[in-house]
Amino acid sequence: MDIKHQHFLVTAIPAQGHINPTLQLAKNLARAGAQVTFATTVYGLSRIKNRPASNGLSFASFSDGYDDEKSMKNRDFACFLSDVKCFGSKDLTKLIQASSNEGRPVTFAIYTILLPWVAELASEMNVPSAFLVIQCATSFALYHRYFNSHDGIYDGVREVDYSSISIKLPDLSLFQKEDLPTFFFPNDPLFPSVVPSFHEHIKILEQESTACVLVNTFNELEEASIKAVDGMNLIPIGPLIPSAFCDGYDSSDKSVGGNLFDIPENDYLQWLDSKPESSVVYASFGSLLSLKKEEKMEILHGLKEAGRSYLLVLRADNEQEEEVKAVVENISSEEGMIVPWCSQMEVLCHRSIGCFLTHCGWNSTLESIVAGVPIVGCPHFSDQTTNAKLIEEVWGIGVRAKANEEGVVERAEIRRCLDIVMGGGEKGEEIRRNSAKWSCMAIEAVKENGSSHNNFRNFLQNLE
Ligand SMILES: O=c1ccn([C@@H]2O[C@H](COP(=O)(O)OP(=O)(O)O[C@H]3O[C@H](CO)[C@@H](O)[C@H](O)[C@H]3O)[C@@H](O)[C@H]2O)c(=O)[nH]1
Repeated sequence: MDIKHQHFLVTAIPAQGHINPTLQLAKNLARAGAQVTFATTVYGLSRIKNRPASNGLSFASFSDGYDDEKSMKNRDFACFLSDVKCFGSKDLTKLIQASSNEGRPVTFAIYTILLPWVAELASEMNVPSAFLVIQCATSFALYHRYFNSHDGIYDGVREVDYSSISIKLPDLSLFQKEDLPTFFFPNDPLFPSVVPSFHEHIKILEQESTACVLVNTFNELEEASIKAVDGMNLIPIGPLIPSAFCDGYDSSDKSVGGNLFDIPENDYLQWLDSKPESSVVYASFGSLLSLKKEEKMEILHGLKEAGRSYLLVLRADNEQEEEVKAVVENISSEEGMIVPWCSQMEVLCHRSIGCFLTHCGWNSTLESIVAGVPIVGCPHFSDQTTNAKLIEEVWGIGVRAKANEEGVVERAEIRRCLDIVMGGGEKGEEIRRNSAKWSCMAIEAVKENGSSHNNFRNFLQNLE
């Protein structure tokens, strides 16, 4: 079918780390000439202030039962997932029917993690679908092994001894307990809600003869893990990042356009302009994590003691404690700058940035790889632990900070890691060389004839 007649329905839950890669894929599909409807929850869509205006791209929403600020907050996550399925499936069914009635039928559905029911709904309506993995291929390969119906760890019924779990993937060193996604373990508060949903994903994909799984990664970065998932067609099509920072197709495309947070007026980019090359630490911990007071204090003191300039994101949705406020108020503009949110890709690509102190969310990791910025990783939950291992051991683009028994990375450790990554020692030089190498490879992958570019083109050509 001619691409002009393809109509993609692309869906994500309203979390920044889900919206960003999914919406960027929607933009890339529209750029290729397809019609695309990007859909998230009613409340999620209402929060997006800077929607991109691409030809062929339109927006729609589905209810999650609340449709206001209570949408994600004040609701148990398991409840949210079940509500979004119950209300969302009715709305998406109506949307698909209405599109048919209007003469622009949905021809393909793309859904991300935590929305496995979209695949079932699409199949019932004879619409083919693909799962978009918005975490790394290694994480997906680990989930695939965890749920493996023959010799996996979890089947929802069997008793499991979680104390000694480790997973070996071909050509990669052993993933010990501390390297596996935290959701694998019942002590993670999201285990009861997230694990059944991920399990559902794998079961649905395994039922299909050649399940189509798009992954926000590139082949050169994760070849072994991509090959490790048998029985599924894993198609790496990333990095899914605004065009201006990778393929260069559209130099004005500097933002995904799906911000759930307000970007402040104060000009942090101008502040960065005043700093020498590779001298500033950018510190940010994604869109979900609520740092404890102790963690914030250690980060603030660690950054100060490291003696380097820093730009730190402390989100406005996390109320700052008096003790934290007192430290923040005393930071001189020479020393550092605190913002509630920023345009992260623009920051990472600024010539003054020399290191990213991050929680290792997959988007942040991939964005840092594209920008060639070395990483100090402070993983907290979900796939962040797996990403931190890959950053340090496999790609050699950073170090993983060690947390104390309370799970807090202390100031001395932050300083030690920043000194390694930004200092003049051999290890730092090697990390910076590797970061530059992986940045070139990431950009090559999405350019004309690069591996991800070709995969994306073939995926479109193979659609009926
Ligand atoms: O000031 C900021 C801070 C963040 N971002 C963006 O927000 C996104 C954050 O995504 P990510 O780094 O993946 O972190 P989370 O928001 O924490 O993402 C959740 O979802 C990801 C995808 O499933 C997982 O990899 C993470 O572990 C999980 O915490 C990135 O695109 C950033 O560029 C900004 O634009 N400005």
